[in-house]
Formats: sequence, structure tokens, C-alpha cells
Amino acid sequence: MTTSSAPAPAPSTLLVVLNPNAGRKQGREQFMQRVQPALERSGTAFRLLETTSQGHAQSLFQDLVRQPSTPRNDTLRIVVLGGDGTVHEIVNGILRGLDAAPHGADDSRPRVEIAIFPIGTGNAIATSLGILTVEDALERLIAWNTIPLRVVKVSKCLHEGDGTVLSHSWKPHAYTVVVNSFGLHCATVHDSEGYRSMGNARFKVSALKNVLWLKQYEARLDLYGTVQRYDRTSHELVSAVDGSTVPQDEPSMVLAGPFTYLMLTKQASLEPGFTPTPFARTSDDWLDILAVQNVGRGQILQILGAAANNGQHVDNEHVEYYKAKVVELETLAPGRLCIDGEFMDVEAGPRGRVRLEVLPEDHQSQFFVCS
Ligand SMILES: Nc1ncnc2c1ncn2[C@@H]1O[C@H](COP(=O)(O)OP(=O)(O)OP(=O)(O)O)[C@@H](O)[C@H]1O
Repeated sequence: MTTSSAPAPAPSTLLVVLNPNAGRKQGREQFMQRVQPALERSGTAFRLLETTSQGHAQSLFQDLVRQPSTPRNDTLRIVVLGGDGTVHEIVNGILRGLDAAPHGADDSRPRVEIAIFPIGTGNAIATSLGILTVEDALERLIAWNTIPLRVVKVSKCLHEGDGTVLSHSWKPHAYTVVVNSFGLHCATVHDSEGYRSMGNARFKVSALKNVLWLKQYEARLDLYGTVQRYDRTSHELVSAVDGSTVPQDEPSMVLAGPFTYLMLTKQASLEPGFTPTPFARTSDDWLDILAVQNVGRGQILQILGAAANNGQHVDNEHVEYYKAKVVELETLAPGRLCIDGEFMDVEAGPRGRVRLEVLPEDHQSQFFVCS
């Protein structure tokens, strides 16, 4: 084993990214007691990268892919001892590094394979893949069977200096692999930072506070192209709009708001038991949309309670569930979006429009996760 935080190592080595601050801060202990012995038993050479601060994993991987010596068609194999935030940083480091690299897109396609040890707080990706314990993760590590980890690009609308919106012009802001939200969920994650020492309970405490002072969030969500919806009668996903029947630059469906709760996800569960988008799949090219428009405290508590009971809320009459590939959000007042636990301020009106789209499979870099 070699240990380092900088410079970034050669990509052919297995990289173990350890976030000592994730979850209940058990990463180092788990690494030494379980992961390191397993890697050494199997004779796997690896390099340990222990993160020292927020943003460290992102800058490490950004630097790694920018290095001219990095073979661009190589496979990067990464073991993560951390939560979703650590995976988010790695994905963003790699993609933003490639976005900024002076290489042509054609030869800029490292394959990235990630094995996740769920030692964060929510562990949404791992939970959605049925990886609930360190033992589960060790099994996946040894087998190393991967499936695609699809990525969502979040872009901001471009406008002129005088504020004139440039239609259909977008500036990438971030890449997400777990959840994007607006309204109650975003406020809950935002306020939960203040309760981090409580572990998983921080989300419940923060959610209750935000339900007590419940707000409705004025915005519209435009869905483009083909759209599926969950049908409460047949309990199945059915076609809502055939995208080929709608002009490309026109929304196929509009949710007018105001929203109490709006979530756009790539993972079914956000933590064990809490399954807000049960039809979301880590590997498909859909963005799952859970929309609850303009409901009161009693109704949202009922919905969240059922979502925490393995996703039973989808049969609630106030819940709308869609699958789309491209969506745009426009808020009436200045607002905030939660993108994989980070926060993005959005301006009111067309200038603040945000676009979310699942990256095509052949994008610059393909991500895979041990499953
Ligand atoms: N050494 C460090 N000290 C403080 N913060 C760190 C350190 N290393 C990484 N971080 C930050 O810790 C934060 C939390 O990490 P992570 O998201 O992996 O865990 P979590 O929030 O407990 O889990 P989850 O995202 O699954 O709920 C991230 O914002 C990351 O940038």
C-alpha cells in the first residue's frame, strides 16, 4: 500500500478513497480492520487517498484526469469508503476535469469503476443496490461485477449581460448521481447540516421542523420528450407522452406548481427504508420525478411516512410520479436546488432556468458501480 493525498497517482492502480468525516466517522477503522486485509489477502495493490476536507476528493480527481500523462482510455478503479457526497465529488472531479481538458472528446473516455462501502449517512447509491453493510460491500469488491452508474447533467440557462435569455443555451453547473430536489426536501437537507452529529436522525429532525413551518414553493417543471407515469389503478408505469409527437423544443408536459415536495432522482432509496422513487434505477437513462403539489401538513406527513415504509406513497392520490429524460425548472421567486447534497441558488424567472438531463451512455466518461 502507498498513502498519499497529492500528487495524484497513476490511474492503473486501484485507488481507495477514504473520507474520515463521512457518517459516524468510522471509515478509517473499517478500512484498517476490513478493507485493507481483504485487499492484501487478494494481493491487490492499491493506493490510499484520505480526504482532508470538503472538495478534496473532487480536486484530486480533477487533477488526475487533467494530467497529460494519464492514459485517457484506461480504466480507473476506485473503492470509496464514504457516503454519496464522496461519490458525487469523484464523479464531478472527473467530468469537470475532462470538460476543462484541452484534449479532443474522442480520446477522453476513461472508464470509471467504483466499489462503494456504505459508511456515509444516507448511502443512497449503495442502499439502492442492496449494499447495506460492509460485508455486502466486501462481497461486491471481491466479485467486482459492475453495472452502469448513470449521471445527470445540471445546467444553468445562459443570458446576455443585459439579462436577455439565450434560448437553448446552457452552461454545465454540476453532475449528479443521486438526487436533485426543490421545496421541502431541499430545505430539509439544507437545515440537516446543523444536526450532523445525530447521524441519520438529522434528516428526520430537520424534516419535522420544515413540515411544522410548511411552505409551498412556486415553480414550474417542464418535461421534454417521452414521459412515463405511474398509474395508481394498474400499479404500473405507463406511457404518458410519446416524445416523437411533440416538437423537440416544446415541453411534452408541464407541472405548474406550487410544489410542496419535488424530487428528481437516479436512485430508488435515499437511505435504508426511505424509498421516495421506487422505480428509479441506477443504470437506466430515466430521471424519476416525484412531485407533490400544494398539499398541507397532514398530507405531506402521510406521504413521507409511506415513503419511509419502502415507497408505499406512490398510491397516495396527491403523489405524481413520472419518468423523463430531460426536464427544466423555473422558479417564480429566487430559490434553492439541492443537487446531491450541495446547494445551488436559482434566480427567479427565465434567467434562473435550470436544465437536468441524463447523460447519454457514450458521453466523455462512462461510470460503473460494483453491484
Ligand atoms: N477530512 C474531511 N473533513 C471534513 N469533511 C470532509 C473530509 N473529507 C471529506 N469531507 C466532506 O464530508 C462531507 C460528507 O461526506 P459524505 O457525503 O461522503 O458522507 P455523508 O454526508 O455522511 O453521507 P451521505 O452523503 O451518504 O449522506 C462531504 O461534503 C465531503 O466533502
